[in-house]
Amino acid sequence: MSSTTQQCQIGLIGLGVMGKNLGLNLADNGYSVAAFDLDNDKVQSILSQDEIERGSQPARIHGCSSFEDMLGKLEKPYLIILSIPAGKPVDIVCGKLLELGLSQDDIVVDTGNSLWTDTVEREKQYHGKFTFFSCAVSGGEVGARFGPSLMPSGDKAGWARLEPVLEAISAKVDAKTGLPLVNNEPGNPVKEGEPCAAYIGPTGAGHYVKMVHNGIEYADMQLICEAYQSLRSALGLSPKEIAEIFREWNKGPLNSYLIEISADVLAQDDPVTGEPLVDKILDVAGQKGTGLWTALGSLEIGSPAMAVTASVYARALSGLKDNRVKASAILKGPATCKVEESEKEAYIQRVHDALYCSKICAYAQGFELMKKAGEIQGWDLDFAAIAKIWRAGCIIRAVFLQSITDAFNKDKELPNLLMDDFFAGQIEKFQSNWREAIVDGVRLGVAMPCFTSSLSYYDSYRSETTAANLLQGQRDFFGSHTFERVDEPRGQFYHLNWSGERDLVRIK
Ligand SMILES: NC(=O)C1=CN([C@@H]2O[C@H](COP(=O)(O)OP(=O)(O)OC[C@H]3O[C@@H](n4cnc5c(N)ncnc54)[C@H](OP(=O)(O)O)[C@@H]3O)[C@@H](O)[C@H]2O)C=CC1
Ligand SMILES: O=C(CO)[C@H](O)[C@H](O)COP(=O)(O)O
Repeated sequence: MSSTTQQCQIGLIGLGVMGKNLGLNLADNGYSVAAFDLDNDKVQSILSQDEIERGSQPARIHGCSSFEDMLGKLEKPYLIILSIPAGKPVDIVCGKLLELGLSQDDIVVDTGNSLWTDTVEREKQYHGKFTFFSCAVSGGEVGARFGPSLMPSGDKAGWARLEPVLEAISAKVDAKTGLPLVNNEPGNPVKEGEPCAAYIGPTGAGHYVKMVHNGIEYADMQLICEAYQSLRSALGLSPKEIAEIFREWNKGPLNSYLIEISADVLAQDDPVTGEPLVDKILDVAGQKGTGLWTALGSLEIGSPAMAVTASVYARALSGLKDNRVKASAILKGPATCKVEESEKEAYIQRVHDALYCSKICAYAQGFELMKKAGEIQGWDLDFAAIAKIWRAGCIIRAVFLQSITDAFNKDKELPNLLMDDFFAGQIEKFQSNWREAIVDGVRLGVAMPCFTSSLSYYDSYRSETTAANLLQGQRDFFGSHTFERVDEPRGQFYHLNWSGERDLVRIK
């Protein structure tokens, strides 16, 4: 911006891990940015980075000392992107901007991991004052810098204005192969290919989809951890040996960013002791809320996302470190906890197949959850488009997402990924190893909450009849809760007079 003539096109508030990188990404794509953070060191940090990266070009990012200063540096109508912690900070910043005179034509885009219901409320609250738009982002630091996956939703006119910006900064995939087009070189963003940014739907839809993305991310990470644990405990393999196995797996259907980084983490030595870093990292998992929200949301609407729930519980159990340490000295497992060397290759293959089948179930649950939520909320979610924008840029990016895209392209109304020919065939092919891997884990005393819950989900989902008939009988017995009959139309309820004549009464 030459200080007298040109104003910046985009205001950016919050210059932490994501904001700083989004700012540099915007700059690489030709947008001038007015950047503000409460912490002036972060403003200086993005300015210094811009100086290093832009070479002899004029400044692309302009530091701001206050909200007022930022608005003064922006062209009207304002386009302001928030990259700040979810919750109160978003309300505080929106309130402040409103005080400073935002008007109906201005857009504020929340790119944080906000709770989707908060987004819906905010849109209502600011309606008629300014456009509150949301654009959920996935991809972590590197994604934000060189191309994240973006899940925008909200006002259509807002989308029309934002579309070129969001498509420009998003990750890209090769239209023919569905593979990511990557160039992590500052100043040289990928321009060709299909953008990983698609309008998701009305307000709240984008944050809902991002929430489920993170729920799937939790499940995928937990499944990889269970594979690691199983290989480590039963075969006594070192982290580096497991890293090599994961690198091999990354050449096949499990190819994904999460497998790739898991191999890198396992191969890393601790700079302090020289021992494997993973053995020096405390086994207590953190969480910021999106996995829990997905689990709670799935329970609320009755869409079983057991892999997500199991992953959230696994993180909670990891937090019981002190108790686990005490229990480990008291509670005994099976006498045998290792497999024979001669079994090694077969065991590794079984764990691979278990990971693959469980992963299919976790994604099937996530997509089914979005389908049900979409129906309840009246969002017309396009699942092929959602799978498409997850093929690159985001944390769960994987070759596998192309098969999901294909499945929903074939059948827009597919009730569950398990019902797609390709995925049904894959599970049929690998299920015997999946079952064996779980039997191994149970026999050897290796905890596999996500593997086992995924298999139970599969076995329940494929059952024409479950034991819920007995359950309904139990409910009717103790609480006169009534039941429907298999030989009568749905919606007709009956009660058996359990404590009397045991006669059947039809309930009106
Ligand atoms: N990290 C990740 O991998 C991903 C994060 N997200 C989401 O993106 C958002 C940003 O995350 P991330 O960059 O990791 O978080 P950081 O904590 O690294 O950065 C947030 C920044 O916002 C600043 N900030 C907070 N409140 C205000 C305010 N009122 N006005 C101006 N600046 C403010 C913070 O300043 P200070 O530190 O001084 O408080 C901090 O510099 C979050 O909602 C997060 O959930 C989404 C996808 C991936
Ligand atoms: O959104 C993200 C990735 O997609 C963030 O990295 C998020 O913080 C991950 O969740 P958690 O911190 O709970 O593991």
